[in-house]
Amino acid sequence: MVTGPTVGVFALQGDVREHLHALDRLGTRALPVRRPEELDRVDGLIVPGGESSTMDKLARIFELREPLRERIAAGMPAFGTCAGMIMLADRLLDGIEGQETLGGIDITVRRNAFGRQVDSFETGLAVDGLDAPVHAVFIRAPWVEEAGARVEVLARVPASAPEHGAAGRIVAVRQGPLMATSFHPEVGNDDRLHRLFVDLVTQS
Ligand SMILES: NC(=O)CC[C@H](N)C(=O)O
Repeated sequence: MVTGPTVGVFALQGDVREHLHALDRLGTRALPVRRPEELDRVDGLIVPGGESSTMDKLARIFELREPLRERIAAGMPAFGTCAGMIMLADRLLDGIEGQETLGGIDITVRRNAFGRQVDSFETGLAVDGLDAPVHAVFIRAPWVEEAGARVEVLARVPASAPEHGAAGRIVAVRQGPLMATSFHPEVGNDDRLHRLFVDLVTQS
């Protein structure tokens, strides 16, 4: 029997299915969100990896952008991964012309920050609150260039990562009921970050 909160996944673009599967493995009721009526039915929302500029455009076209901004501002828990991190950031560097975020987390993110030579890589990553490192998959990922005082830094790129110049960059954050990672915890079978988020939703 499924009990507890309903967690939505922003489903206009991105790797929606992977997040739905992770929620399913945790026994959490999940709902793809494409319309404002669906947003009304969820207690928390995951914004997946994908392409943030497309998400921004589609959210406007489907009239989901303002309802999303309002729910986040009203304290709905949200978890953004990669493009989703960009969507939840208050400030964006290297967006396409006219691109806007939903905001919520007091961070400045740089889109496609890791450069073009090696635009994807994987590394072991220690994350605050988790007992053992996660296997973090980065795909044309953003990093957090600046974080405000209210933001808890959960992870930074280790010096051993294959990306030159990225060591020390912030790649996972939390601010109250909002979480974001530069990488894709929905890829693979390690559901610990999803568990953290579902716990946040349950507590809020
Ligand atoms: N894997 C991803 O989500 C990539 C994010 C993408 N580069 C963007 O700008 O939204």
